[in-house]
Amino acid sequence: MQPTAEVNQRIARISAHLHPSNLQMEGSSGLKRANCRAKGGAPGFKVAILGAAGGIGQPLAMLMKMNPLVSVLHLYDVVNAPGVTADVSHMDTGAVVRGFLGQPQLENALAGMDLVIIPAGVPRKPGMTRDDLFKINAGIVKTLCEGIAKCCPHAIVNLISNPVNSTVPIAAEVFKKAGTFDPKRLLGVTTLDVVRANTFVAEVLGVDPREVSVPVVGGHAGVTILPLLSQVKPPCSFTPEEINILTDRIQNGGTEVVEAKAGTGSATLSMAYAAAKFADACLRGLRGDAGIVECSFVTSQVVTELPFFATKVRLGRTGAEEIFPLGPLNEYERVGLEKAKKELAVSIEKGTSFIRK
Ligand SMILES: NC(=O)C1=CN([C@@H]2O[C@H](COP(=O)(O)OP(=O)(O)OC[C@H]3O[C@@H](n4cnc5c(N)ncnc54)[C@H](O)[C@@H]3O)[C@@H](O)[C@H]2O)C=CC1
Ligand SMILES: O=C([O-])CC(=O)C(=O)O
Repeated sequence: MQPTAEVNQRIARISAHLHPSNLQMEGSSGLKRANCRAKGGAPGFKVAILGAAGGIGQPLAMLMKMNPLVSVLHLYDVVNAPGVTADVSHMDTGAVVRGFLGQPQLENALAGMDLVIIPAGVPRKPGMTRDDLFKINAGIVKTLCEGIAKCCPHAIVNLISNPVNSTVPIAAEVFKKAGTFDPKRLLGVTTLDVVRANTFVAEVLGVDPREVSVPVVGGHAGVTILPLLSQVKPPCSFTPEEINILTDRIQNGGTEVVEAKAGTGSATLSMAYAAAKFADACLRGLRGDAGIVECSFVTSQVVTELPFFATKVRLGRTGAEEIFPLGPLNEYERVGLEKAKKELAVSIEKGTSFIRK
């Protein structure tokens, strides 16, 4: 039997996928987007991950490919983007996956995106603070945010790269310089602190962590991570010893992982989970769902006199549409807040002046 023209076309399409150079990579000569039946036309949001081949980026790419709210997923990195793109693109979920490798492809990776998630940058090794990452990560975040300002100035930005207490101010200054700054759309990701707090508190209470909600405010480093254990839901109480142990473990959860990984990196899997959870909340907000509240490090002088602070925010169609006050604090938390503000002020200033000077 003679194959029909349509069958020949199908064979050609499948064969095109079989050659490694024909991945859906930007600039690849083989399978062009036009040849592909899936064009990303399904309803949903366009999401880019910058740093997609890294320890966080890879599992995060997988989790975002599984998110039904995502119709197009762009995976950008300066290394290994083709491999991660090939791998993730084989998952039989709705999102169309495209890969982008290296700085010349950054603009195409960003064009038209609704949400940009940034886990690009170096992680800690034992003995380092998050601030020790500033030297390298500040420049990376600056370059990526310049791209965002140019190519998708209205995108929501989820910034993961450390030190978050300084990289978010860096991003804000880049956007201000470009005239695109919208404080509602710039969100530092502190969800892992909340995820850890929920887990550790649930362990102490002997309940399912999914039933626990702990607000964590301030910032994302050491004493700037301030769990509000007096506001845990469902309401509960702790002994002073439990409060000390829980606060210390939540503030040093990152270091616990860095030390356990013994030089091979910092939290990646729990972070990808946390980032995917936060990104999903942002997408549901963009869709117009009501009552979406998450903690995030945002531009805000509502809560304290500092220009940035992590607190509960309501996510909506335009990003962080409402910033909630801290609520009543006990004496232990008031002392913690003063310590947090002191360190935060220095980290924020460091980020801001990196761009201004
Ligand atoms: N906000 C938070 O709660 C957390 C933040 N982090 C931070 O996330 C960052 C990434 O951590 P990992 O994924 O473990 O590191 P990693 O080293 O495994 O991956 C980082 C990726 O970024 C890429 N990259 C480097 N420069 C780039 C550039 N200019 N453009 C695009 N991609 C670039 C690298 O090629 C690499 O694939 C670190 O700064 C880490 O401290 C980590 C855990 C939690
Ligand atoms: O501790 C680190 O370097 C990574 C991080 O931010 C975290 O795990 O919370």
